[in-house]
Amino acid sequence: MSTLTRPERAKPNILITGTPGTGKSTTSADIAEALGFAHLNVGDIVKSEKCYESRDEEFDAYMLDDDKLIDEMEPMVADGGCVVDFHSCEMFPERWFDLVLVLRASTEVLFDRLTERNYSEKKREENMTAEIMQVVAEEARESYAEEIVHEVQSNTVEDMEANVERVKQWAEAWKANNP
Ligand SMILES: Nc1ncnc2c1ncn2[C@@H]1O[C@H](COP(=O)(O)OP(=O)(O)O)[C@@H](O)[C@H]1O
Repeated sequence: MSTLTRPERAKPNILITGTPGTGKSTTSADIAEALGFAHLNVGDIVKSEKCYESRDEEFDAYMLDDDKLIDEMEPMVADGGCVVDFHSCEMFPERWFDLVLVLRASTEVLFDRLTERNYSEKKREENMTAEIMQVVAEEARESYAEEIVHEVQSNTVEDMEANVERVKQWAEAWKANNP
């Protein structure tokens, strides 16, 4: 049990995390629209605000400058009302989030989505292995209080609709408990 006291905010912040291709951007956009929240795509912020130290060409990935990223994002999340979407979650301050949703996808589904995305075979294999090994789910469980971390399937459109509905209901309950 965590003893963390989260700051009082008028609205909650929600983190949507998972392996690339599990549906974070699509699900986050739907949740943000349903709740009238801001969708913060962290990958976009990393690029636009240059929150990286270098770029790994081999893996087509950025080596993050965590401190710069946190400084950039702090004012954005301060008042709540944000759906933050990123494939990693351990670098964010724990106090930022009231709910952490970890999206999961089956190997077959992820293979098709990453192939569709024209990922190199190497990058596709790396991400599929990470999903099978539950890397992001583990990271979320190690970084946040267990009662706020929820792992959900994101294989089908029905899954996605159910996940959006679930977060909507959670946000209503949050509001009722934080008048
Ligand atoms: N639950 C789902 N059911 C069906 N298709 C999905 C689902 N989630 C995502 N997709 C599709 O899979 C692809 C990758 O989704 P995206 O949201 O970009 O993933 P991520 O942001 O995690 O990389 C997109 O084409 C999206 O439309």
